[in-house]
Amino acid sequence: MPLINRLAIIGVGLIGGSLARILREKGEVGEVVGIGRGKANLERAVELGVIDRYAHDPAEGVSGADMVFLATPVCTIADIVKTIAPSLSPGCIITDGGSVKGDIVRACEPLVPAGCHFVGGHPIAGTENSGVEASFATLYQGRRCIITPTEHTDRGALDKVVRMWQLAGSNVVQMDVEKHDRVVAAISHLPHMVAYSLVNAVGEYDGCDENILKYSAGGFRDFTRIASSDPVMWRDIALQNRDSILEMMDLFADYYARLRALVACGDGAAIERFFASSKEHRDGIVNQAALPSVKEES
Ligand SMILES: NC(=O)c1ccc[n+]([C@@H]2O[C@H](COP(=O)([O-])OP(=O)(O)OC[C@H]3O[C@@H](n4cnc5c(N)ncnc54)[C@H](O)[C@@H]3O)[C@@H](O)[C@H]2O)c1
Ligand SMILES: O=C(O)C(=O)C[C@]1(C(=O)O)C=C[C@@H](O)C=C1
Repeated sequence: MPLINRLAIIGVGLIGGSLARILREKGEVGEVVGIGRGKANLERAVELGVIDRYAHDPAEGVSGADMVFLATPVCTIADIVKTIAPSLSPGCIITDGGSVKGDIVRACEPLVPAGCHFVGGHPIAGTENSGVEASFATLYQGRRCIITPTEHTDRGALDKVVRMWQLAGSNVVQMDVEKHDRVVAAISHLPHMVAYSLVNAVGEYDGCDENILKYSAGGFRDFTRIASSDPVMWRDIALQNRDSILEMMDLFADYYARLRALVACGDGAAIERFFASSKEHRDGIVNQAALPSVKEES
């Protein structure tokens, strides 16, 4: 018997489409209903075999679903939960893949009717590409997924959401929403803020009488891949995780100013120490041991 009988996915893009693909491939879902606004993307999702059918009306689409997965930009999620709440079937679990958790979990938990359950989640996996065409079944393989239960979370619903992500290949970690938002501000949101700024700074630099981006090689391309990510998704993340992002941008500005001062005064030994310490941290992530399959953190 599959884990999920009818899965409704609201927002059939990279994240929603990839989850549907892997659960279907594993035979862990009976039927997948896609819900979204754009007809072309949803028709393409049917053609690709990612969903069985689709609806434009979220209330109609979630009818009869035992699991609803929200994978739209973070600022839309609470409003969608408010819209679908009256149409949820008894026992339905609503979960999401949004990149920020505090606002979403605080807003959505009270919106869900008695007998239904909300569980916040965030797969730490993605690419700079969007839409169902960009989705693929192995996206979550070996990657972390953070689940953010609260004191109100139903244990059975939590177990089912954890199981769903394990079946998708993820290493599931549990964390409170505040810690989640600070962790991702550091390891995901700050790098995006830096990459977007770097590309604008270099792309708009006019000191060489030509657009110098055409000379970009491995270093610039590797560093800035994520600046090709969807501006709407990242606008919403910047708005919703404002405080934690500002804290990390300020921390980064301190380190950047420190390096600038070392370069300005030509202190070679100190510059080398700065780079050596960074190399040590970075080599540590690249060489890190295989992730444990299930880990609980609070
Ligand atoms: N892209 C990543 O790397 C990544 C990783 C982890 C989590 N996330 C989170 O997952 C969510 C989805 O991101 P994605 O990369 O799959 O985006 P995407 O653009 O590939 O897919 C989102 C889909 O939602 C649809 N949509 C937007 N607003 C809608 C609304 N109000 N109602 C119904 N459908 C709507 C879009 O048309 C699109 O089809 C976001 O919350 C994002 O923060 C993204
Ligand atoms: O690899 C990428 O392109 C990503 O941006 C994925 C990434 C990340 O920063 O690592 C981006 C946003 C998410 O919420 C989770 C993962």
